[in-house]
Parts: sequence; structure tokens; C-alpha cells
Amino acid sequence: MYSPPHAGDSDSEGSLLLSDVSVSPPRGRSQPPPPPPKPRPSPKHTATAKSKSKPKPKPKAKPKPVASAGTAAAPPPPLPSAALSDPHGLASRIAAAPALVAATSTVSSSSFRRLVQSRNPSFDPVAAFSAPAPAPTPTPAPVPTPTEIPTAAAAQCPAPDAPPRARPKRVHPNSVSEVPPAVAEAEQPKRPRGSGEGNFVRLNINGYGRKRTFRNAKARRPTKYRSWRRQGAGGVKPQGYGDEEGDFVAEALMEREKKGEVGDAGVLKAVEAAREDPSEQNLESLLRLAYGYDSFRKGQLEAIQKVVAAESTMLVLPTGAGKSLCYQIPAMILPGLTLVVSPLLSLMVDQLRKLPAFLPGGLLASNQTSDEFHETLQRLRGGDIKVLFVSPERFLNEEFLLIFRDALPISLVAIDEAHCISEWSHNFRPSYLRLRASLLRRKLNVQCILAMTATATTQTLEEIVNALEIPSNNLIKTSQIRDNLQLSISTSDNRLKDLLLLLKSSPFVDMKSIIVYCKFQGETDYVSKCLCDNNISAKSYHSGLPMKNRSRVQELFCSNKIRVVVATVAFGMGLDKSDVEGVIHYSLPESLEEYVQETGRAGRDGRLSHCHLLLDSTTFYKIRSLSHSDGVDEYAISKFLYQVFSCENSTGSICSLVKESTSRKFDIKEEVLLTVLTQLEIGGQQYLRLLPQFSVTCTLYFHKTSPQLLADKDVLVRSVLNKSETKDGNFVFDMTKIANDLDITVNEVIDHLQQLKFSGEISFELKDPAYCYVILKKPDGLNTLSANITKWVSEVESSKITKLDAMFALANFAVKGCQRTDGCSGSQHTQCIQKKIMEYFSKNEATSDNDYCAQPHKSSPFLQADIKVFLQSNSFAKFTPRAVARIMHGISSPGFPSATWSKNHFWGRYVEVDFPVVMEAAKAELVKLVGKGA
Ligand SMILES: Nc1ncnc2c1ncn2[C@@H]1O[C@H](COP(=O)(O)OP(=O)(O)OP(=O)(O)O)[C@@H](O)[C@H]1O
Repeated sequence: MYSPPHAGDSDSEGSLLLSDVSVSPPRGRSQPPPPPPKPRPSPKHTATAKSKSKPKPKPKAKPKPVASAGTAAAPPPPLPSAALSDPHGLASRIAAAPALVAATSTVSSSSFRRLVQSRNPSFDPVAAFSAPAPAPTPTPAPVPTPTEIPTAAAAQCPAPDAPPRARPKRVHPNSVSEVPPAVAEAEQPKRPRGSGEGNFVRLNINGYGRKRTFRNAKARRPTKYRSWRRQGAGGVKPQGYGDEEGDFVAEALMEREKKGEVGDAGVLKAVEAAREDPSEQNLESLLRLAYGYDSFRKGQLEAIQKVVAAESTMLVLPTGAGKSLCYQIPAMILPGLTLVVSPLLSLMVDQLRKLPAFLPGGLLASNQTSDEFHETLQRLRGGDIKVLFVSPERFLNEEFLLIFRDALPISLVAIDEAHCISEWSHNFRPSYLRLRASLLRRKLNVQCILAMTATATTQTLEEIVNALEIPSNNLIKTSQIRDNLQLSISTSDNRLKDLLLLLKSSPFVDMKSIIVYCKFQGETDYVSKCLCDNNISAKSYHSGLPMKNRSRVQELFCSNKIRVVVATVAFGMGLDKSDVEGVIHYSLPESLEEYVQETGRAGRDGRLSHCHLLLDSTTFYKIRSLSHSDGVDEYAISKFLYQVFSCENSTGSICSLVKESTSRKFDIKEEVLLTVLTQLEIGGQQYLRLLPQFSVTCTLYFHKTSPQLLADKDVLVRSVLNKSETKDGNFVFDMTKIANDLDITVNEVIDHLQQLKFSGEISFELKDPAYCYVILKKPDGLNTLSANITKWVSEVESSKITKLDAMFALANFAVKGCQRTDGCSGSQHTQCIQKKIMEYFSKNEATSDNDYCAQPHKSSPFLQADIKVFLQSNSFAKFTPRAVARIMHGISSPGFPSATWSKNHFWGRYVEVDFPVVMEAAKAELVKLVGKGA
């Protein structure tokens, strides 16, 4: 459900679960005798990826200059300094999307259409339903015996090109079905045609759904798409998207479009029956007909029944346990629209692909043009969309919220990756803060909310349940760890060497799909290159790569053409590859939530799979340092608030803060600025209303009529001439000034400029992406507000550190403290890790086991002297204690970027000394300097 907005490497997601969910016992423990194993086709890979890989695509010509939000990727290899600057690549992860809407199949839910029609009598729906072919289903399978993970010392390297051994087919541990594979295969109904991944809903990326009206059918989609992209406001591509990203989305949608288009009259009958009586029997029959599955997995039926009864529900199921079904089936049954809030464009596209054929879907993400938005709206109003995926940022758009008030009934809001709502989760997203029951009721008239997550501590759950007002007895939670995963940990002084040994030894040597997780982008490139050099077919994946390359890697991995993906946390969300057999953590995950989610990408097919963690304290210290990168000082927050509410920003008018320069000025990361602004909107007192983000600096070029003559005819041009400066003969102005002058929205200003552009009168360029807002009330005193906000941000920072410490303590306990009883042996620690994880998730607050957590040093003999030398030799710069401590810890910040400061001799020198200790030392030195200066 995350990353990540501009997507970064840190949005991880989903996780898995536990032993109590499983009906079929895990492989390798006390299993029933396995049915005759079906050999897997032997892999065709091993060291072939390199030679087969296509030549790099030529870089595309970029559209005209629009300032981007500064999402520079960390440079490749040598990892250290620069790679540390954006370990998550957050900036580029959560890319806003063009409006994408699936044209419906003709088989849309008839009652929904009737309902929409009753509110839009002018609409004339097509009501055709066609019958699909039945289809097959997954089958249960046997389990091999767990194998000990080799340590570097013990591992025997087989021939590098030894082919992986075939494994028997798997069964999902959570599958309720006990039917033996052969029987299951024979008896299970076939899936309706088009219900497989990538089928059903015909998509038109512009949301028009008028596939057959285009004359140039061959070139239509890409051409249309690209021209749409170029026609973004100001003739530039929408911010947040590269051409590659656009292409990726368009390709995904075209692929969908090519596939199935039919529904099933049988399914419709089953829907009607379930609507009349949502009994277990009726819902199971619908499940069988619609998906070809035998029975519900644990938690699914209960969740579906609650949602169908319009009861808000909190659902915690492990990664791959089938949460999507819990909103898809209600979406078929409920009369109105189902709105699914999802944190990542790629995740939305993936979920859209997976909708069954008869469930027409659509997608709206932020940063679409107004035309795009309205066309999508039209399809919504026509009842052609039954499930609409939206990014949380959409809720900033009043126009978006308004459309649902009168004409469009929403039956259900499903919030995917609901843990992003909580700042105590491992993956907090400011834009999720806005998702409150009160807002959803008030603005969307929604009564039923389904919150879904795979990993949430008790504290996080409490926060979600409170925000969404979910009754306490509507919490459906199974344990968060799947029991078909064999978990092992070993310490490592040379991780690369140990990784190579692992990959060349049993059981990993036999696996055809492995994910290796690293912390830093540069690290993934470096490690994957080393693997290739050692005849292991591998590719790297991180958010610094163009979207096209990323999707290519994912595609190659999913089709088993590469064996190993070496990735940051950016890889895996929404990845529904069931036969990933191994996950290796080359770097320590930042939290147990992240560990559970990432290991959960293995063994989704229910077969025994292996997860190994290479533990080293150097990485732990590095990551711990980085946990301080979001920290703020009260002084900086206070100055920032002063600017937000400055005198020239009057109540009721549109104000803006250019993201990059504001972030640099206050040395506060952009995400933190957004979090603070969101707090000002949804905290106890509402001080402002956030608007969608725009690029606010516009340069206007006149082409036909002279500026003055055009100003005589056009009121907006007149305002521009009054409010702009001239630079090189062109007019440069702030969009919000024009909007305020004319009392219109920034969107309307852009629309008007666009019209003038189409008429050939002007062209324009936009730059400086900014946070936009309207002040509703100025705070009485900024001091208390700054103190409260700073305290809150600091608590969030501490919580991150505690989570990391808990992860490290668990791993350290396994290698140093585990007595290797109760099933643990050698480096295999499944039992003790599972136990600790369950304890962690059941506690009210994240805590770490201090006996096993390496504590950073509380002092250092040379620290003070080094800081003194540093300050003296850099007297040109203006430092705060936090800025000095960040440099000593090797943490890049907006005001002191690694590109400049990583060359400094002291960069990252005190990573192992506690950050607050370094800050204190820096403060003492700075005070001395000020004293001398005075
Ligand atoms: N009752 C069921 N029987 C068999 N397969 C099922 C069942 N329900 C879901 N599945 C399959 O399980 C797979 C995972 O489902 P889904 O993607 O919904 O999981 P998820 O819980 O959302 O995972 P994640 O947290 O990774 O997003 C899908 O391929 C889905 O079709």
C-alpha cells in the first residue's frame, strides 16, 4: 500500500503472516505426505541475462524545461557518501500519475448502472453481458525438508552454472482448501476468461474508453498518450513523471487492454444471490465462479461479510494472503462505487490489472490535467467505473471531492496500506493523514471503510482504528508471519563474500528466483555487478533507475529470465510473483515491519522458502545515523511557521512555498515540510487548507498579438502584465498572484493559459513546484505551536530509531543469545524469530531488547577537537549544531547536501557516536565561537 509519492526506496509494503492462519502445515515441519511433486520446468537462466539484455534505450528528448522537485539519484558504486544521501530515493518514488481510466467491459454491474442512471437520467448505459470461459485454479502442493543455511565458512560452492533443481508445486499455507492437487486440478472450475492478471478492463489512459473511435488504431494509444503527456500545462510534462514513467504506465494499460473483455452471466447471478443473502454459501459460490478459487482464506469471508453489511472494518492479513479480494467481492455486491486509496502508482496499476473482467475499474492519480480529470469524471458519472483507484493526494482536490457529493454514490472506501496513516508505522505518509472518517463522511458521504494492512503494531492499529472510527469488534487480524518461511541469520564481516557463498550453496543454489535487499541504491548496482561477474544472473532495481528500466527488470524477474534481483526497498510492493524462493537481506531492514514484509515476498505459493539476513554492525550504525535525517530544531520550525503565516499571506488568499528553496532555506526535508503543513491542516485547530501542488513560477512568451493589445482583450493577460517582472524580454510571474488577483484557482489560471496557447497567442513554461495553501486562521502565538510540532516530529524520529534498534536486537539475539532449542539450529532461527516478531507486534509500543542492541558510543576523545577544527576550516558556512552533527554522521540534508559536503574530511567520521552527543559537542563549540566573535 506505499511509497511511496514520489517514490523512493523506502516505501515498503505488505507483509505476511503467521502460523495460526495456515491450514496446511508448513513444509519441512510435520507435514502430511506430499502429493506426487510436479517438477518445475528447469530454469533457462543462469548468467544469461547479461548477454541477452537489450541495448539501452536511447534517452528521449525531454519536453521543455520545467523545474523538477529535485529527485537526484545517488550515484552508482562506490557506495558510501553519495549513496547515503537518498537511500530510499523517496523523492522519485511516489510519482504522480496521469489520469488513467479503464474503459469498462460491457459487463458492468447492472444495479450500479441503474443507480447512477437514476441520478443521471441523461446517461444511456450499455447493458450487455457476455459469458466467459471457465478457468482453472491454483493447486495445493508438497513441501521439501528445510535446509540449513550455509555460513560463509561452511559453504561449498557448486559449479557456477549448475542448474537449479526442480521443486514440487506449492500450496499457499493459508489456503483453506485441503483438496489434493490432482483432485483440485480436475474439479476446480476454470477461471473466467480474462480474469487473469492483466485482463479484463480495457483501459484508455486518458480515460475516454473510446477505443474504436480512433482512426489510427495502430498508433493511437502511444501517440495519444505521449501527446497528452506533452500537452501538460504549459506544454511541459506533468511534474513527477518522466517520459519513461509515462511509457511504463501506458504500456501497462495497453497490455491490459489487449486482454480479456468479457464477463459471465453466471457470475452475475451469483452476485445477485450474494446481494440478496451474503451467506457463506453464496459468497463461496461467487468466489468459485468469479475467481475459480475453492474457498476463502482465513479472514477473507469475515471481512467481506462485514463490509457487505456496511460495517467499517480493519483487516490485518499477511502479504499475499488475499486482501484485494476483500474489497473486490464487496465491490461486485454493493450498489455504489468502491474507492480504493493506494500509495503508489505502480501498485494501483497492478491492482487495476488484477480486477476481474466484470469489475470495471479506473484510476486517478495526482497531477493529471484538468481535461483528463473531467473526462474521467464523465466515465464515472456514466457508471462505467465500479472500482476507482486513487492516490491519497487526490483528497486535496476539492473538485474531486465534490463530484461524489450529489451524483456518485460511494458504497465503500478501501484504504490499502492503511498503516501509512500512522506516524508510528514504519511507512508513514503525510498525505494519508488526511484520511479520517470525519472527512470521508462529510465530503464523500461514505459510511463504510475497509482499512487493510499486512504489518501493524498495536500502537499503529489503534491509531488507524481511531482515525477511521472503526468499531473495536471489527478488527480482523491474523498473525503476521507466514510459517512456510525458514528464517536464518548470520553475522558477516564480508557481506559480499558471504552473499556469493550463500548463492552458490544449498538451498539458494537451487532457486530460480531470489531477491537480495540492500539499503542503498549504489549498493544494489555494485552487488548485482559482482554477482554477474561471478556467473549469477542478476539485475539491480532501485528508484533512481528510470521507470522503464525498473519495469523491465521486474518483467525479466517475473518471467524467470533473471535469477536474482538486487533491490532496495523500492522493489516488491504489489509484486505478485508467487514462486520467489529466497530473500536475502544484504543490509539490515529498518524495522521488523520491513523485515516481515520483505521476507514475505518469498513463498507466496505456500512452498517452503528461505530468508537469510547478513548481519553487520557497520550497516546498523549507518542506518541508525540516517534515522536522524528527518529531525528538526524548534528554531527552524518556528522560522518556517513565520514564513507560512507571514503578513503578506493574508487569510483566504492562495499562498505558496517553493519546495526546493524552502527546504534548503530551513534545512528541513521536503517530506517533513509537508508533514508539518498537513499537521497545520488536520491538527486540533485547522489553520490552513492545503491545495494540490503546482509549479508556481511562469514565464510567458507572446507570439502573435503584442502583449498590450492582448491585455486589452484578455483580463488574465492584463493581470499578468501588472504582476510580472520582465526577464530577457519575457514576462515572469507567480501563478498564485494572478489567481488571487482574479479570485480564481491556480488550475483555472493554467487552463486559461492553455487555451491561449492552443490559439497560438502564447507559450509558457512553469517551474518551481510548490506547496500551495489557503490560510484559514492565523495562530495566536507561534511559539507554542512550534514547540508542539517540534516535539511531535522528534517523537516520530525516536520511534524510527526504536524500530531499528528492535530489528538489530532481534538479529543479534538470534546469532548471540539463542540457545538453539525449540527448533533453531545453526544459523536457522525460524522459531525464535517468529516468537520475537509476534511479541513485537502485540506490544503497545515498539521496544527493543537492550541486552542485544548495540548502543552507539556516548563519547569520543577527539570529537570536540575535531568539531573545532571543522568549524574553523569552514568558517564561511553558517552551521547549527544539528547541521554539524549531520556532517559528522555523513547525513545529507537540503542545506548541506552530500554532493558538496561528502568531500569533507570529517564527513561520516562519527557515525558510531550517538547523534545527540555529537549535537551537544557541536553546540558547545558553536557557543564558544559566538562568544569569541562577541
Ligand atoms: N481464497 C483464495 N484462494 C486462493 N488464492 C487466493 C485467494 N484469495 C486471494 N488469492 C490469491 O492470492 C494472491 C495474493 O492476493 P493479493 O494480491 O490480494 O494479496 P495481498 O494480501 O493484497 O498481498 P500484498 O499485501 O502483497 O498486497 C493473488 O494471486 C490472489 O489471486
